[in-house]
Amino acid sequence: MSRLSSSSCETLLEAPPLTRFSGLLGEPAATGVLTRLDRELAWQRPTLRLYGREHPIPRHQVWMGSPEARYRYSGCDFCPEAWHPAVAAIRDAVVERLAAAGQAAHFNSVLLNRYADGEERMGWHSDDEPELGADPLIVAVSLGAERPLRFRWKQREAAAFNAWLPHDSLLLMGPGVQRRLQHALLPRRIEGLRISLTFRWVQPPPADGRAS
Ligand SMILES: O=C(O)CCC(=O)C(=O)O
Ligand SMILES: [Fe+2]
Repeated sequence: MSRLSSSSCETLLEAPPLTRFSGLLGEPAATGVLTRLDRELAWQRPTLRLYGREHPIPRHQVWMGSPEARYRYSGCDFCPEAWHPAVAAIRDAVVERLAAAGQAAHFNSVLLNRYADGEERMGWHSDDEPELGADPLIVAVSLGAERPLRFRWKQREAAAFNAWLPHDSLLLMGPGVQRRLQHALLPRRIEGLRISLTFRWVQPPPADGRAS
């Protein structure tokens, strides 16, 4: 896979580790895959029940992964779709890029989020579901419009901050990030489509079928 000379790696936090890498796929691959994912995936807008009312989520999403990677998210049970070849290629590029930086990683699932414009968003949360295990390593790949992922400390030990995520970048959220911080993609007056892919390792349910 070709690498642009613009590829780089920046430490946003030392502890817990938060690192941004740019130039993951290079061009024209990154723009091509953005268009392909937009066109080819079965984007869904599930409804969440909050305080007795139904609300469609303010974005579209697809949950994808290996069949054993069943996952509960915001109270819904997701059966993942099979790996799309373009998504599997991004996953492999992420693993390769992290390995080159000395970070071993493996992923059996990904949540893809599609934000049509700056109005579409994701609220404050941590990716700390029990299926992800203690202190997971999660990687967010960004394609399309550059938007900030906002972080805040749960114990308010330091100021909230933005991690700007340019097209074709990835953000490594290492062990402790989900335990100590929350993140959100807040609405901003920023034009254009953005697709993010958050790669995770979901612990397969116990073999005797006693899934929670
Ligand atoms: O769109 C993003 O960059 C964030 C997505 C996210 O936080 C998630 O999928 O859990
Ligand atoms: Fe998240």
